[in-house]
Amino acid sequence: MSLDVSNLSKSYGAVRVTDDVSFSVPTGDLVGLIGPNGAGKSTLFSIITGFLDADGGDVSFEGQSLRRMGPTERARRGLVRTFQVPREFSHLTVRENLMAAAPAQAGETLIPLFFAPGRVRREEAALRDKVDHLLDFLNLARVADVSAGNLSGGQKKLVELGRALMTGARTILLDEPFAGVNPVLIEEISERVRELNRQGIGFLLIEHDLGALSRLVGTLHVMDRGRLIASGQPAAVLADPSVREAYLGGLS
Ligand SMILES: Nc1ncnc2c1ncn2[C@@H]1O[C@H](COP(=O)(O)OP(=O)(O)OP(=O)(O)O)[C@@H](O)[C@H]1O
Repeated sequence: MSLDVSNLSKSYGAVRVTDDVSFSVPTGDLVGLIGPNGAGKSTLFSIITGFLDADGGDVSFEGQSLRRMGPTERARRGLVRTFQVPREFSHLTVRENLMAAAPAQAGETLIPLFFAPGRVRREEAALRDKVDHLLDFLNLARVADVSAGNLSGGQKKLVELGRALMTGARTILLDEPFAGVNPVLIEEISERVRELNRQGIGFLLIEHDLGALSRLVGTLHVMDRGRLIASGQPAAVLADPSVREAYLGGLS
């Protein structure tokens, strides 16, 4: 089983930001997506998770095409993304942010509230347990009742990861989870990702910190100007002259 990206293309005007991109992320793998600024990585994430329509190509997840499905439907199937700039609800507390990310509960409609109050109470208790467990796991228990808007950049990234986990996702796309995060917290986020991966959750990560990413993933895909230019084990990919040229080209 896998996430399969097939021949995805997307243009803005005359500029092809995603140019016939194909690759697979086997379910339960840790995979990185790198490339210079503007290569098209975040655009690809948006297409994969249904925030943006491609001009051509297809995305399938665990054997099923996701064509015409929006982000909510894709999340329901177990595929979610986080954003480069975290999109937490800043006025809600950390705990409330996690609660709000849970799939719809029976108590959110009136009928079960009147006719199955026991079930509603049980669901709410299970949800609270899940949130408490995640707050501990992500080391956010100390700030559970702080407004998410007041957190540090690194803590916001952890809330984003927590919100993705609350959906029950099996494959999570992380957009620059280490950007603006101090080295100690980078190690902590990496360790949480490894632990989740041991539990069977797969990750595709966009990241500019190539050292931290290479220590985490088994496979790297490289994009440059919308195209996939290299794939393989991190050490081999980073030594590839075309990859080095893509990064240096951006500086010249
Ligand atoms: N809505 C849009 N309209 C026009 N051009 C866009 C739009 N969104 C993105 N682009 C362009 O598409 C290209 C790819 O952008 P994208 O954000 O996907 O790159 P990226 O690889 O994630 O870059 P970075 O590493 O800097 O975040 C860029 O040239 C960007 O300017």
